[in-house]
Amino acid sequence: MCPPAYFAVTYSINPWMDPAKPVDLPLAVAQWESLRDTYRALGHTVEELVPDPELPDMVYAANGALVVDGRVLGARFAHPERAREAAVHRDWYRERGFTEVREPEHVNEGEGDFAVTASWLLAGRGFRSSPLSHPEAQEFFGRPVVGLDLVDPRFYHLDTALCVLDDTRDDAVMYYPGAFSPGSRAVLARLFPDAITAGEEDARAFGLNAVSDGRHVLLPQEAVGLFGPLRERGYEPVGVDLGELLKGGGSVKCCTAELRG
Ligand SMILES: CN(C)C(=N)NCCC[C@H](N)C(=O)O
Repeated sequence: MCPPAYFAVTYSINPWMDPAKPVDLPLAVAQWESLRDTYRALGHTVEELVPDPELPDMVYAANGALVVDGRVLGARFAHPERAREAAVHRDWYRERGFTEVREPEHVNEGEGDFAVTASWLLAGRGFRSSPLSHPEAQEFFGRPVVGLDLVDPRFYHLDTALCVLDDTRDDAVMYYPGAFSPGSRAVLARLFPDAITAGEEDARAFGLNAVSDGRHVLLPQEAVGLFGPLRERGYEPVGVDLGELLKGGGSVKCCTAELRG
C-alpha cells in the first residue's frame, strides 16, 4: 500500500475524477490508515511504498504491478500522468529481493486489469490495458488468460467490476455484468455459474473494488447489497469508508497490491 500523503485530484483520467471537487487530505489519510490497520488487525502483513509528491495517484498501489508465484509483471501506464509510478514499483520489488521483475512491452495497469483465480488470469481491456498485454502476461506467468471486454467508462478497470473471492479452493468471484460486453458476460456466466452478480447501485459504490482473503471481504461500506450474498456464501463482509479515495476513482482494491508468493 502507498500512503496518500500527496493524494489530490489535479487532472481527470477517469469519469470519477473532478479537479473542481476538493479532496479532504487529512480525511483521506485517516480513511487509508483505517484500511491498513484493518488488514493488520486481520493478521495480514502490510508493506508501505514511499509516496512521491509529484505522483498524486500513487495511493492506488494495485496499478503498479501484478505478482503471481513471486514473479512480477510491472506496469506500463496508459496515461502520462501516472507513467513514472511504474519504475517506483519495479524498484521496490527488486530491492525486496524479487528476481523475476519484468518491464512490460505493452500497456497494462497491474491488478487494475488483471485478476487471479485458481484456474485463470482474468484480463480486462477496453479502456486502459492493451489487448496485447494479455498474451504477454500469459507467456510470463504460464497461466491461461481469459480476456474480458469492459464497455462502461465508469468501470474502466477490471477490478472496478469484478472481485475474486477465493483464488485457492475454487474459482469464486463477484461481478457487475453491466460493465462487460455481451460476449464477455456470457464467458463470465459460463466460467462462474455460482458467482454473486452485483446490481448497478453496489457497483457505483465501488462494491466490486474489494479485497478478499478467502474469508473476510473488505469492501466499501456503502455497497450494502453485497453484504447478504457474501454472508450466504460463508464470507465475512468488512465495510470500510474510503469516500475521499473514491474521488480519484478507486477504493479498497485499488489501494491494495497483493503479493502472491
Ligand atoms: C483497480 N485499480 C487499482 C484502480 N481502479 N485504480 C484506480 C486508479 C485511479 C486513478 N485516478 C486512475 O484513473 O488511474
